Amino acid sequence: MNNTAETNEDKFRRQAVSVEAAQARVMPFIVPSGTEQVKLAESMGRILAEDVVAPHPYPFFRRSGMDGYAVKSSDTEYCHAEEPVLLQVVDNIPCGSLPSVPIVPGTAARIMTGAKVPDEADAVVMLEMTEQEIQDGRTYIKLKRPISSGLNITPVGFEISAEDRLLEKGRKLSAGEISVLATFGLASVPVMKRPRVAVLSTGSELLEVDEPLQDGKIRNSNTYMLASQIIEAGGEPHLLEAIPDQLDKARRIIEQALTDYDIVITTGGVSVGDYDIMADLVKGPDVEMLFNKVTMRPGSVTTAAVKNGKLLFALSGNPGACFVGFELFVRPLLGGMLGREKPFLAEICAELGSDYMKINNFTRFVRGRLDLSSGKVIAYPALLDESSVMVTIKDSDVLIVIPPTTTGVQAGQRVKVLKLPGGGW
Ligand SMILES: Nc1nc2c(c(=O)[nH]1)N[C@H]1C(S)=C(S)[C@@H](COP(=O)(O)OP(=O)(O)OC[C@H]3O[C@@H](n4cnc5c(N)ncnc54)[C@H](O)[C@@H]3O)O[C@H]1N2
Ligand code: MOO
Ligand SMILES: [Mg+2]
Repeated sequence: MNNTAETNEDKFRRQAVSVEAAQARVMPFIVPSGTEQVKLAESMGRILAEDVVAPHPYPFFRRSGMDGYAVKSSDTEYCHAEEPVLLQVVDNIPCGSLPSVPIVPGTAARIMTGAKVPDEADAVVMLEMTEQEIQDGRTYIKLKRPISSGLNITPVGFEISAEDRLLEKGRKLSAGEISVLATFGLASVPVMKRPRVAVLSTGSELLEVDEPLQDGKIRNSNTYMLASQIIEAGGEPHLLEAIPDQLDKARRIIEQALTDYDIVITTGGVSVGDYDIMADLVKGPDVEMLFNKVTMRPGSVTTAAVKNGKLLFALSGNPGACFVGFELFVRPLLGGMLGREKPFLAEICAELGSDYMKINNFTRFVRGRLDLSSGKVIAYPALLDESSVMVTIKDSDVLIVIPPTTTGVQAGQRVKVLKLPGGGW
């Protein structure tokens, strides 16, 4: 125990700042995380470090959209069921091969989907619309309907022209982006380095996840929850050993972590209790405290400090508050370091699905579930949303923002919701 009357006084006398003000105090400490090359197959979820410009149009050649025959549409202009046109098949073009015989009037080339259409042809007729005939050892196709120019041909550059910007710096790579990179030959991709984030827990009640349960103790879930949030946000989590509750030892461990890692997150020990050392720890001689109370719930005790330009986030031990603290403060910092254009949780407007009658003079970030099935955007608050409740975090895809209220908010009212990236829609 390290508390004195004086430090306790300090702990109690905290100056609360708004979420926006707290975020604004964090964001100036964004340092770009640097870049590296990774193999395309390993680029999923990474953040692109440079704009990617198309080195060539796509498709690169006029491409057949069907298995059929490449023809000159002018040859079919006057044909009909009673007077079909016969075209001699002079070439066979499988996918990946090039046309080898020019198409002159009265001829056609058998062609497969994805193959290059001969320059002289301007349409492809599907196999099903043709009848084959052999005359004097020559193969012909019979067409009974005029074919319009351009039919079943994808023109050069239909999707992308040369020099088009394909992907912008700061974009998160997922299936669609990776398909683009593969198409344009980027076997190795420039991505932002993942900021290295240390996670340290506090609290003598914590057991490792593989330890048998003991009365009065709980397993450390926050560390693993935070590690998952860090990965999702583009960082690289490093789970360090728990911090003891002796201030001097704790200070040394955290200072070392701030030297070794880009960001340090602690969980627990940040309130006013006897063993809550974080409040004192963020007030060292060379540590600048950015805030130690935020007008929000959960997570009012969320604290941040900076040492040598590196951020220490002391998040609450209560799982709900720890989760929200990460989403509101750590995620945007990580996003900024990764060059993301919009590092904050995306904001949308919704209708509140059920009454939320808790009163509060702080803004609440209530975990909830979005329902789009009625054609409207409806947000349902979780039934259990206390700061200490862990189990409903998994069921939530949004944080519903409930402004300070003395009456509660009724179902049907418009609310702002913040979309959680892990959410299921
Ligand atoms: N007298 C007051 N007491 C409390 C206040 C207050 O203003 N005055 N604030 C309450 C609020 S609000 C919160 S939130 C919590 C914050 O607590 P701490 O951040 O100091 O966290 P701890 O005391 O260490 O633990 C709180 C709670 O969380 C559990 N915990 C801690 N670490 C983990 C972990 N890694 N995994 C899972 N669960 C964890 C811990 O066992 C406690 O149950 O303080 C209120 N008290
Ligand atoms: O910090 Mo506590 O989570 O406000 O409920
Ligand atoms: Mg505490």
